[in-house]
Amino acid sequence: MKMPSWQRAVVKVGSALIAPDDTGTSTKYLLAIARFIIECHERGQEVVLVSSGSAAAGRKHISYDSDKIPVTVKKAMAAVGQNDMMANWSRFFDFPCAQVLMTHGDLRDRARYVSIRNTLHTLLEHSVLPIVNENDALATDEMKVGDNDNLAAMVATLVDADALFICSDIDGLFDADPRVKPDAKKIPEVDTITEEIFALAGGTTNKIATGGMRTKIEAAEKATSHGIDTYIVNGRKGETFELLLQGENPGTLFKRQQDPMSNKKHWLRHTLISQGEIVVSEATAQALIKGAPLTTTGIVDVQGDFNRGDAVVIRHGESAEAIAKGICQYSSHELLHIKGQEASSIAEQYGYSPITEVIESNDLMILEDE
Ligand SMILES: Nc1ncnc2c1ncn2[C@@H]1O[C@H](COP(=O)(O)OP(=O)(O)O)[C@@H](O)[C@H]1O
Ligand SMILES: N[C@@H](CCC(=O)OP(=O)(O)O)C(=O)O
Repeated sequence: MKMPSWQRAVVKVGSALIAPDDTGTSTKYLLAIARFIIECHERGQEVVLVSSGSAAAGRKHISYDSDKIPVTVKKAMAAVGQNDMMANWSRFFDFPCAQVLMTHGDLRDRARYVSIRNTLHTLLEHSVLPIVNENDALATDEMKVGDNDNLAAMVATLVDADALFICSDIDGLFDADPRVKPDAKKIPEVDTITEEIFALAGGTTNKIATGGMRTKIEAAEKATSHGIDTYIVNGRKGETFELLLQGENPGTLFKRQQDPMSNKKHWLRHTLISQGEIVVSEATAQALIKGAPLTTTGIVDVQGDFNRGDAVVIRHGESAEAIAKGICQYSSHELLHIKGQEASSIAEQYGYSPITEVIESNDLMILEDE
């Protein structure tokens, strides 16, 4: 019997497993998952649980007679259902569970990101099971991750997990949605996530779930690029977890990349959303690729409205190709005035010595490097 090679894993459980019908939370599918987590604990393997299902659980308390549930009603369902979801998990464990709610707003702010990371690490050190969900009650469109597959991948990088298990209501990734094409075939392993792999993914038919297969592949892309093996497995089948405990693959394994990105570069690439664009000259593009920081002189144009500290994409002027992404030390407004100029001329015109590096090398990631 093979033993699992991972030491720390994130287990993501979808709404369809937490609340499979309209009657609130259910233990039907959770018992096998809880036993898996308990067994991992006993073996000294650490687990962070990312659990959906607060909105699905809340349907019991806030009924709504249409398949198209308005956002405000969904948020209210999530707020009331979060309690039920936590209580439903806690009853399985004789070790403590911690509720950790976050939004994308928290993850894209580096200080808050580091703070969440420290909290999760401390919980794990004290053998507490962190149960993470998006803070749906307050998340607006601009600040939410939007789906727990991507959230689970972000959490997996936060805690430096070596495995991510996405537990859904299907056996893995198929070459088409099996609910639409019953003869679709399961793909046991994916070495590289390409556009062709994304093209296989359909949406969800569950009115309270989010994303379907596409967000699971996005999650796998994020996690594997950080060196994390990612599995999509069927959480409805007890044997799934027996196989995982034996180190077998019961679903689809997306293999981790051998040369993973550093934590900060990964955060920059996969967590930060670009707020604007900086267009640079050919010579500057070449210098950036070789590791130079971005300075004012190479900037040809500035597009969008961004603030100091925001992430921006850097484009090559002639080909319009996106070559890098970085954290900008200037706002778009400031950059429009100083672009293309030497530091001495900026000092002369504006009476201050500018920060010479618009984007420091450490805050810059070349997109071709992926
Ligand atoms: N290529 C595919 N392979 C497998 N499932 C797919 C595919 N395309 C779409 N799906 C759908 O994705 C669903 C799982 O996503 P979702 O309903 O969001 O689950 P969860 O609540 O677990 O996140 C499956 O039930 C299936 O109908
Ligand atoms: N945060 C939401 C779940 C969002 C989500 O991604 O749901 P799912 O597709 O079932 O994993 C909730 O708790 O209802």
